[in-house]
This record gives sequence, C-alpha cells and structure tokens, in this order.
Amino acid sequence: MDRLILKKEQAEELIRKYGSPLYVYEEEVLRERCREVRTLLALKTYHPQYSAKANSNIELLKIIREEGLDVDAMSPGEVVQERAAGFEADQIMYCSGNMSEAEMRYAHDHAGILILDSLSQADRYGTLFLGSEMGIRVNPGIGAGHDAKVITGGKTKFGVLSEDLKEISEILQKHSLKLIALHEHVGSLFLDDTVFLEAAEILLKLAQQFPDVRILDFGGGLGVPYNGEERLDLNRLGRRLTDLIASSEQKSGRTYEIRIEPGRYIVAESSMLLGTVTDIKESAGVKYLGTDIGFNVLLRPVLYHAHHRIHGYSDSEEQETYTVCGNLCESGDILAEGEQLPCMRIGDLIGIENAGAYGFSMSSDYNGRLRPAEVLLSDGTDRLIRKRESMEDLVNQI
Ligand SMILES: Cc1ncc(COP(=O)(O)O)c(C=O)c1O
Ligand SMILES: N[C@@H](CCCC[NH3+])C(=O)O
Repeated sequence: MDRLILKKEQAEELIRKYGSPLYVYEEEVLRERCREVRTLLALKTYHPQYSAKANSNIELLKIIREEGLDVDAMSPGEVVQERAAGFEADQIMYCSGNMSEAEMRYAHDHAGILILDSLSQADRYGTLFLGSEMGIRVNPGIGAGHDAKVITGGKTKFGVLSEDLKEISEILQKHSLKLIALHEHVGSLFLDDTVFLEAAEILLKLAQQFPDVRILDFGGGLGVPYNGEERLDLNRLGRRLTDLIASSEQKSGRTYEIRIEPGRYIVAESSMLLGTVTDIKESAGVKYLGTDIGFNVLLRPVLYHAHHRIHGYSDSEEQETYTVCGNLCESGDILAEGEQLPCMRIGDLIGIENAGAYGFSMSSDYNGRLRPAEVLLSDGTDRLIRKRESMEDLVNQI
C-alpha cells in the first residue's frame, strides 16, 4: 500500500466510534516505510534514525523502534516520549538549537550523543562537561525544501558554516572535548536528491579535517509526493550515497558510522485526517465548505501554503468547487482553495491524505478547539492511540 486511503464506509465507521476530527494511521504503511529506510544503504556502518518531530505518538514510536530504527530528539520532551516508547538513551541523538545550560545538562544525562548548533554552545558545553565527546551541526551553505520556512542549509539560523568551523579546534583543546560527529540537514521535503548529495559530499570532505570524527549524519528531508509528483527514487539515492561514501573512504582511509534522520518519509503516508462538514455557504461568489479541521488540527496548508489531497465522502455524482476551511477565528484558516469535490452536505466527511507528518505534532488548542484523537489500524482492527483532548485539559492550568 503506497499510502493510506480510507473508503467512505470505513471513514464513517471510525468517526462514529471515535469522533471528529480524527487522525487515522495504518501500521502496514508505517512499517513498510521504516523498512525502506532501514535498507537504503547496504553498509555495515549504516545507522538510520527517525526524526520524531514529524510525529511523536508513543505507539507509533514503538513500531518504529521494533523496525530497528533509532531516533533523534529536539527537546527534553521528545526524549521523554522516546524513552517511554522503549528507546535507550544511547539510541537517541540529541540535536537542537539555542539550547540553555539546563537543556544541555538534560540531554547529556538522558540522551546519547549531543549535536551542538554553534561554537558558543560548544564552548559552554565544554565548560559543563570537560573532556566529553560531542558533535557539531554543520551548515553546508546549500539547502533544499518545499518552502523557504523549512530550508535549513544556507543563510539560516542553523549550524556552523564550514568556514567558521576552523575555530572549533581551539574550543576542543580548551575543554579537552572530542569532536566525534558531524551533522547536517539541508531542509525538509526534497524529491530530487541533488542538493542532499552535494551536501553529503561537503560533509565527507570536511570530516577529513577532524581526526576524531567517526559519525556522519546527513540529516533528513526525504520527501513524499503530496499531489501526484514523481516519487523520490530511493534506490538511486542509496546507490549514489553509497558511491560517495565509498570513494571518500577509499581516499581518506577512514570509515564512518553513517546516519540519516528522515521524519516525513516514515510517517506522512501512513495517515489520513478525517473531519466533518459543519456548514456550507456562498459568499461573494465563493462556496465555502466549513469543516471542523481548523489550522489547530492541520497547520501545514496555512503555514506553508501546502496542499494535501482532499477526499469528499459524499454520495453525490455532481462536482462542486469549494474553498475548504476550518472553524477558527482567522480569514487565513483555509485548507484549500478551488478544490473540486463531489457535492457535499452538512454532516458528510472529508479525508485528508498524507497527514501523518507534521500533522498532530504541530496541532494546538487555539480558540479552545480540542486537539484530535489518533487511531491505529493494524490487520483490519482499530485502536485508540491517543485520546482526544478534553474540556478538563483546557481548564486544568495549574
Ligand atoms: C535537524 C532535523 N533533522 C531531521 C528533520 C526531519 O526532516 P524530514 O521530516 O523532512 O525528514 C528535520 C526537519 O526538517 C530537522 O530539522
Ligand atoms: N514542519 C515542516 C517540516 C519540518 C521542519 C522541521 N525542520 C512541514 O510540515 O513541512
């Protein structure tokens, strides 16, 4: 199964049972994506990890762990979720930015290797943990991604540019730190691997300047098609990356533990988000399909103008063009404009494809709208993997 597509009867049954809106995940798709990433490189030293920022539901994390992937973490909160899913500290690579001293201490005590995002962080880390091993996030100067907001290489707040990395030697010496890992991440969602591979080459070259480096992490960003684009060619990516690594290792006589950290690729396609049509109206020539999916439930369309395919679960044979919107107090609360759907009635359901990555994980209770529930489908059975937020949750402030 390429991605989860629910049939009308299935969607209606799930909404009857669990309420609306609802994130629904399919275990088979999730496991399949994990296996693809697990076998991307045929190197003994290959060590893929899942980037839990895409979705940190603990039941999904357990499946990902069973499939043999490690994880990265971006905050103490993610470490707690990952530990709850059974990951050991040394299976968690901690990679964040703008860390406070307290956060560094937390990561040092509860996670595996820590990737520092600036020279100043490396200096403070050295003061706290003299003689430790650590990694640095390199900004390769080039980036890729589906929107400027998620391109992280180049002129962005992330990492240390190669030319500035020279200064690290003094910091390493001052605190007897051992730089064992170089990390990079060009950005999120590429379907063409050119920039990712160019950046990998940059990191492989850079590593030669640092004799203690034994881990190279090329980051995530592996994309999935949202609107019928051609799939990322994983076999080609695997082959080309393997060639780059082999040629660098041959030249330098050094071997590295190789890591990547995809998030979206693993979870996006395993999920559909279901919602309900709550109103329909025409205003100034526009037909608005009002739903209970505000941007507190799915933020990506509003934040990045991202388009997710929408299914209208209707019995009508007729088509209509809608602006599909949510129930929040902002004019920008729009899921899609000019969307061709079968004629919908109030109470009909809609289903949004590829909702598994950066869907629930970016949700909120803005306007007092509750975060949705999450359900997992496994071998034809369904089970709740996160209960819907409640009114009690909204008022329990202290
Ligand atoms: C440092 C880092 N690693 C990994 C990821 C995962 O990216 P993606 O979900 O596109 O694979 C991100 C998010 O863009 C990130 O910031
Ligand atoms: N949240 C982004 C991608 C990840 C950004 C994290 N570096 C999206 O939905 O596309």
